[in-house]
Parts: sequence; C-alpha cells; structure tokens
Amino acid sequence: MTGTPWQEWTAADAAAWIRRPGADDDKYRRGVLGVVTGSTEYPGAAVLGVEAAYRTGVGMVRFTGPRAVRAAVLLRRPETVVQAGRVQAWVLGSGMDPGRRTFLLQGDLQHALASGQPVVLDAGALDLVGTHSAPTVITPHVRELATLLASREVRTSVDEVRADPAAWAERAAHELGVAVLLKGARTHVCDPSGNRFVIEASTHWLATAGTGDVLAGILGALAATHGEALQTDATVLTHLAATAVHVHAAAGKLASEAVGGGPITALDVAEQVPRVIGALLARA
Ligand SMILES: NC(=O)C1=CN([C@@H]2O[C@H](COP(=O)(O)OP(=O)(O)OC[C@H]3O[C@@H](n4cnc5c(N)ncnc54)[C@H](O)[C@@H]3O)[C@@H](O)[C@H]2O)[C@@H](O)CC1
Ligand SMILES: Nc1ncnc2c1ncn2[C@@H]1O[C@H](COP(=O)(O)OP(=O)(O)O)[C@@H](O)[C@H]1O
Repeated sequence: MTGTPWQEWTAADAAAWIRRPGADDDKYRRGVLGVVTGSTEYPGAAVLGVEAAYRTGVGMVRFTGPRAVRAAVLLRRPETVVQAGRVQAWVLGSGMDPGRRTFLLQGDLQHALASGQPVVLDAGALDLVGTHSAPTVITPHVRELATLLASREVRTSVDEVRADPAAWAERAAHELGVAVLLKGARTHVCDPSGNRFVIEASTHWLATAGTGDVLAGILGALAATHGEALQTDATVLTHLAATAVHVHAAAGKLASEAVGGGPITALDVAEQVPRVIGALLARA
C-alpha cells in the first residue's frame, strides 16, 4: 500500500466522466444497463436503482427479477424493458439476501457474470466477487465489507473497518482484485492499480434507507454509458465510481436544500440527479 494521500474527487473531476448524447446516438448506442436486483422481501431496492439509473441518463434499462418486483419497477418506470438481451453493464444484488437465492436467480446472476460486461456488485451479490473476470466494482458499507473480508479469511471486524475505512478499502481492493467503493459519511473508492479517491458526504440526511440502492443505479448508468472505454481500461470503472458518489452526494444536498435543509428520502435523491448531471455537463 502506498503512502500518498487520497485524492478528493471534485465536481471538476466528475464532469469529465459524464457522457453527453450526440446526434448519432440511439438508445442502444447510448448504453443499456442490465439490472438484477430486488426480491419479494425488498422490492423497493429494485425500484430505486432503476429510477436512479434513468435519472443519470442511460439508453435503456433491462430488468430481471421476480414477477412482483418487475411489476413494482414497471409501475414507477414503464420505460423499463423486462425482455432479456444485450447490455453494456450490470448492477447486481441490491435488495437481495444472499442466503435466499432461488435456482432461477442463481442462473440470472451467473448469466450476467459470464457476459464479460462490467459489473457493479451490491448488497446481496457481494459474495460473488472473484467468480468472474469482468471489470468489477463492489459497493459495500462497513458491515458488508467486514463480512466479505472475513469470508475470504482476512481477519477483521466491523469496528476495525469503521476505525480505518481507507486502509480497509485498499486492502480489499488488493485481496479481491477489484475496484472498491466503501460507503460512509466519507466514501472511499480505490482499485488494485493504486487509484484512491475520497468523497465527503454533502449532508448526513443521506444516511437513510435505500440511498445505497440509488447509488448503485447511478453507477450502473455511468458504466453502461462508458461501455467502450471500459472494454480497454478497467480502471475507468474506478473513476466512474468516484463520479457516481459525487453525483449522489450533490443530489442529496439539492434534495435537502429543496426542503430548507430538512430530511430526505432515497427517491428525493434520485429525483435531483438530473439537475446534478446538467450542472456537470454545463462545466465540462
Ligand atoms: N427499500 C428497500 O427495498 C431497501 C432494501 N435494502 C436492502 O436491504 C438489505 C440489507 O441491507 P442492510 O444495509 O440493512 O444490511 P446490514 O448489513 O446493514 O444489516 C443487516 C441486518 O443487521 C441488523 N441491524 C444492523 N444494525 C442495526 C441497528 N442499528 N438496529 C437494528 N438492526 C440492525 C438488521 O436486522 C439488518 O437486517 C440489502 O439487500 C439492501 O439492498 C436497503 O437498501 C434498505 C432499503
Ligand atoms: N453518516 C452519513 N452521512 C452521510 N452519508 C452517509 C452516512 N452514512 C451513510 N451514508 C451514505 O448513505 C448511503 C447508504 O447506503 P447503504 O448503507 O447501502 O444503505 P441502503 O442499503 O439502505 O441503501 C451511502 O451512499 C453512504 O455513503
């Protein structure tokens, strides 16, 4: 591990990683995101991730999940496609319990991982890290990272990770060989190549149910719209992850400001994402 400081990832940094659609684009050329999230227990996580992906700007979202979850997603975002097909990136695992995977879901996850397309592994799919070779970013919070590392025989605890998130994020990137986005009031993003970015939360109102599901959707959309760049350089995913955290933090700030600095919900955060994207494009 290096001794150089972590780079604060600013709006100027993030602006370089937002892709503006052009005259030659259509929904497929812009990028299609595949989403396998949600469960009967947590249908809302799927709704939030898909909502956030569309708000970030993506050509199309293909959603796979149980019938009731599909219905919930379509009720909120009827533009979502539930037919299988080609995608440029995946978001897997938000709102899933890894101990309750059905045979069907196992198959859907394996299909996604075998496609070779970049993958965002969240919540109930974190344990799948290392089972495939595609560019991958994992998005744990401290409890999830401690559990994941312990399952790979790295001795640690939730308290240890909480006490030094930067060091543990970096350790995880090296042990697991993937980009790591460790969530918290300060979110650390790093990869095995030595990229190390940190983003300070804009408001602590972000610590509310479902905001992590929104973050996964934002990141998935950014990955899908940078499919070509990701094919030749996996570290693009690290920069996109830091950008997603910046967008999420800025959207949380706008959402709270819209209610006089008051509390926000995860959906409020997703709804402010287009403003943040617009502002970033205006400075690029
Ligand atoms: N609307 C939704 O569908 C949501 C779904 N979510 C999903 O829920 C699943 C579990 O994620 P978590 O981040 O909660 O997992 P955690 O690892 O934070 O928590 C696991 C369990 O620990 C217990 N726990 C931990 N801290 C606690 C505390 N202070 N008080 C009471 N109980 C506590 C809870 O019983 C919880 O189920 C994930 O799949 C996640 O994506 C969450 O994102 C919340 C919103
Ligand atoms: N104290 C805090 N202040 C600001 N942001 C926070 C704080 N705690 C967590 N967050 C952010 O809130 C989000 C919570 O995500 P996560 O833990 O996955 O929750 P959920 O599973 O409910 O979606 C992350 O983006 C994280 O960085």
